[in-house]
Amino acid sequence: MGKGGDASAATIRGPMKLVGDKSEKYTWSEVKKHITPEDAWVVHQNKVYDVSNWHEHPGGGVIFTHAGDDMTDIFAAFHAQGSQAMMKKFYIGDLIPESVEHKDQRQLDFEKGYRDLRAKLVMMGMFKSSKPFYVYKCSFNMSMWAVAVAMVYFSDSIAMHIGSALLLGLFWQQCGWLAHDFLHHQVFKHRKYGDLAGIFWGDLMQGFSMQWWKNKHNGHHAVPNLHNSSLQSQDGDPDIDTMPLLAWSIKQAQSFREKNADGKDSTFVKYAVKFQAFTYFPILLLARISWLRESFKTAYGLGAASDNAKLELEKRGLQYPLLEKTGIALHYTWMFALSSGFGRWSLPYSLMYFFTATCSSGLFLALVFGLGHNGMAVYDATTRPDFWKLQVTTTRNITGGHGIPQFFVDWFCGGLQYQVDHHLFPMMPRNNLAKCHKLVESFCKEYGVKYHEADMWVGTIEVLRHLQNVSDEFIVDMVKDFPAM
Ligand code: HEM
Repeated sequence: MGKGGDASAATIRGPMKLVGDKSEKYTWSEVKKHITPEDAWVVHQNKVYDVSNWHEHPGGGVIFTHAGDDMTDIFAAFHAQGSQAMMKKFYIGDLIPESVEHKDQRQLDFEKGYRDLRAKLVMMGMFKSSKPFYVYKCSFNMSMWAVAVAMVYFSDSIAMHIGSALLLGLFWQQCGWLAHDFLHHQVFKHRKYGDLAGIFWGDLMQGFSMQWWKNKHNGHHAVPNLHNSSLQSQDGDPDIDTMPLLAWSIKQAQSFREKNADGKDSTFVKYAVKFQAFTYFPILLLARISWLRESFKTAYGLGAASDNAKLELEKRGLQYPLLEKTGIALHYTWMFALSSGFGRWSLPYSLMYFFTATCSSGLFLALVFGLGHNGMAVYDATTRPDFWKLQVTTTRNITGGHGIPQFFVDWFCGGLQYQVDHHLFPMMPRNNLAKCHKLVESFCKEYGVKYHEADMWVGTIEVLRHLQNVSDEFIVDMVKDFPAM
C-alpha cells in the first residue's frame, strides 16, 4: 500500500498508487527511482517508506531532500524521540540489504561506529541544554539592543549614532545565533517553546521569518553543499544556490547556460563569475537586505525563496501565520522609530543609520556562514557520500589564531565555530559543542575522515582562493567552448 497506507490521505493527495503489500522487498536501485516530491521513497534502517506528496510533514519540504535515499541518520539528527511512531503509516516493505552494493564491510562498520557515538552522546546528557547559559545569552543580547537604542535616544553625536548602528548590526547577528539554537530545538524539548522563542528573536527582533529560515536552513543541513540532481528533485542545498552572483563549482557556474536559448553564458554571468573573488565581500554586505526581502515575502504570502519553499507554502501554508505577520510588522515599527532617531533625523541621515546597521549585520552573519562551508567539498546529489562524510567534508570549524583570540571567536560565531560538530548533531545545545568536538575529532581520525579547521583569516583566504579557482576553471572552459571569445 502506498502513500502512507492511509485511504483518507490518498483522497487528499491524489490517486493511490499500489506499490505492493508490507511483505514486499525492494532493491536499492528500485528505491533510487523515487526521487521527486510526487514520488518519494525513503529508507530508514533497511525499511522502505513511501512519503510521496506528504506535504503535511511537520518538518516541511525538507523531507524531499532524501527522496530515493537513506534517511536513517538525518532522521536521528532532526527528530524528537517518539516521532518514529508516525513512520508506521508510510511503511511499504523492506530493503534487500545485499542490493546496497556500494557499501562494503568497512563502510557498514563506520556507519555503526558513528551511530554508536551518537548513542553515547545521548547517554552522556549532551543533548540537554544549560538553561542558565541561555538566560545569560538572551539577557546579554537584549542589553546590546537597549544600549544601541539609548545611544540614539540620548545622544546627538554622529560617532555615537554610527557606533549604535554597528552595535545593532552585531545584535542582529547574535539574534541570528539565538534564533538558530531555539529553532533547532537545542534549548527546549517542547517544540512550541522553541518556535515561539524563534519568532521573538527571528521575526520581531531580527526581521527574519521563522518559516523562511527553517525551510532554508533545515534544507541546508540535510544536504550541505549539494547540487540538485534534477530540475524536478528537491535534493540540493539552498545555501549554495547563489548563481548568477557566485558559483561554488564549475558545474554551478555553467548551470545558467541552459536558461539561455543559445546555450551560452550571458554577459552578466561571465563577468560575475570572472570577478567573484572580488565581489564576494560587497555581496556579503547586501546579504541582510535579501534575507529581509525573502522573509517579508514569506510572512505576507507574496512569494517564496525557492521551488521547495514555494511548494511548502502552497501545500502547507505558514505554521504561525498571525505571529509571523505581527512579529515582522512590529520589527519594522521599532526599526523605523530607531532609524529615524525617534523622529529627529532627516531622511538621508536615517538611511545612513539603517544601511550601516543592515550592511554590517549582513557581513557579520554571512562571514560566519561562508567560513562554515564555502570552499569545502561540493557534491552532486546523485553521488553524495554517507551522512557523516557529507557533513564533515563540506564543513569547516573556526578557531582562534593570527591575533584573533578564541574567546572572541566563540562569542562572534555563536556556536558555529563548531560547525562540523553542529552539523552532525544539530539538536545539541551550543553549551555542549566544545566537549562533543573532542570526541568527533578523534572518531574522524580513527576512520581517516578529513576533519578541517582554520582560523578566521586562513578560512577567509581559503574561501577566496576557492572562488578564484572556480573563476579560472570557468574562464578556461569558456575559451575552450567558445574560442571566438
Ligand atoms: C517517514 C519519515 C518522516 C516522518 C514520519 C517524520 C515525522 C516528523 C514529525 C512527527 C515531526 C515533528 C516532531 C519533531 O520535531 O520531531 C518532524 C519534524 C521534522 N522533520 Fe520529519 N519526519 C520524517 C522524515 C524526515 C526527513 C527525511 C527529514 C529531513 C531530511 C525530516 C526533517 C524534519 C525536521 C527538520 C523537523 C523539525 C521541524 C521544526 O522544527 O519545525 N523529517 N518530522
